[in-house]
Amino acid sequence: MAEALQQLVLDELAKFSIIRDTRTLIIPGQTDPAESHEAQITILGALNSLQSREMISYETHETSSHVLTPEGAQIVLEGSHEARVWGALTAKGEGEPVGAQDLKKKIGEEAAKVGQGRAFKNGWITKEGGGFVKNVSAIEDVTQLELREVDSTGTLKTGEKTLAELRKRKLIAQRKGQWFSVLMGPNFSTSTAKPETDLTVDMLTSGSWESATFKKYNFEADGIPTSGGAFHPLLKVREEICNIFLEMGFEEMPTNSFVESGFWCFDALFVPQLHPARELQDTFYLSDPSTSLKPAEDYYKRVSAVHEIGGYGSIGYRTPWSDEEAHKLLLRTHTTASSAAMLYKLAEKCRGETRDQQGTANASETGESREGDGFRPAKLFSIDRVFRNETMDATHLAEFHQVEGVVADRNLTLADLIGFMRVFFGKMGITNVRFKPAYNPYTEPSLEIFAFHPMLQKWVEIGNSGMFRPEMLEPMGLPKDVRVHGWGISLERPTMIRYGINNIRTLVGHKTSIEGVENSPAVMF
Ligand SMILES: N[C@@H](Cc1ccccc1)C(=O)O
Repeated sequence: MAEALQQLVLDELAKFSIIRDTRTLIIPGQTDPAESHEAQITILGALNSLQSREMISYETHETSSHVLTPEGAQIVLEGSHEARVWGALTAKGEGEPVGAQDLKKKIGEEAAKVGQGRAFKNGWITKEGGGFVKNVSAIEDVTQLELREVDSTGTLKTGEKTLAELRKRKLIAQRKGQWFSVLMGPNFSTSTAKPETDLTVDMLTSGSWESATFKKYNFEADGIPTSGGAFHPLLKVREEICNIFLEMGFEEMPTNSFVESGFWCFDALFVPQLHPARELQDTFYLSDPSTSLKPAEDYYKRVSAVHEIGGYGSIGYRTPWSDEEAHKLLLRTHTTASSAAMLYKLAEKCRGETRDQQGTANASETGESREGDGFRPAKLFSIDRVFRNETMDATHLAEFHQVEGVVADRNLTLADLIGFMRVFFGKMGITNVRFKPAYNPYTEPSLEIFAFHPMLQKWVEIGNSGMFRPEMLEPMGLPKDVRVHGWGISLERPTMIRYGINNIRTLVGHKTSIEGVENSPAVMF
């Protein structure tokens, strides 16, 4: 239907002339909206479709006309009520006057009632005896004439005032209508074949693109709504953990340097220089630049001494110290490297460096603990990236995020550490935790943290913790009675458990189609 209509419009336009834009094809609209609503929609649909292809352009024009009501139509046939009253009477002095009852019988009750008043008003009839007689010999039935005009032309030459009156008398009704003026558009053609939307390989190979018509790009179109951005699961869990730390009164440490020296990543932590973690297959070393700037001389000396010969109650490792090992640049293998730098900063006041300048004793040398030594308790945390030279599989990547908490205060005990971790993991929704003695070169005692995994139905290791050794803290200049404990977990692991992700590569957008690894359990360590 729409197609046929489109063809009709195009053919009609084509008949006009080759002069574009100046000829207007007039398509009459419908006058009875109730009857022709569907037709109206079809016409508009056909015109809009052609217009969108720029084959035509069109304008809609509103019209208003009048039609007769059933009463009006009756008047056109039989005359107005007042004319019929006049016609039913005898001329003055020429016969019996007609009484009101007889008049009703002759022309009907309604016409007699309405017509009488108007006939009197017009001066057409008068009273005589007990009835009515004609007052004039001839009349002009204006109402009937007007209605005839409306019937044939839809309007009246006399204008709106009379039309309004007839409308008020409910003899005519207004009808709104439409018509369309149609012009040829720049893409005018008599073919209604749908334009192509895409240039295809087939069209190029067959050569059909040459004769094809293409749909124009609509740069005004809104386009497909894009779905809103979403937070990455790692970011969400990161924020959750961050909030837990903050509500427990922790402060975030700056951990923005991925590149560290062997000194800060290992030596400062009392990790022996021959420890396997420092080997090439476990740690990424930098080749250019390959060596770091030297740390503060005094501190560096104290650290090398505690390794080589001991001190602070320790016998040390008793192996030769290598400057080269300490100065190697590497990608940090844990954020504990940053924690160490923060603790060193925390010890700044206690080191009495300012007092040193005034020739006073260095607190770290005396090792004495005293209030007023400048030490301030601290609760620090970080969540940042670390790098390990791992063989990558479903649960291991060469880089991941480490969550680390560090608490420094006087006289802390292992019970404090355990208590802290219970609260911390509890806030993460992990309430069923166990601790197992472990070994870290920089903590003593050390504890591995296990949680019961409800899905896997077994205990899984979720983190590592411990109380930092005096060999690490005291060379920094922290007072003897200051204890520092810390714990570390990965960010990826709780995220994988929370989101039911089996393969760590799913989290970081790697291809995960390696056979067998998709269904392996989410075990990180
Ligand atoms: N650095 C440890 C975590 C840890 C932090 C602080 C104290 C003890 C352990 C790890 O990489 O697993």
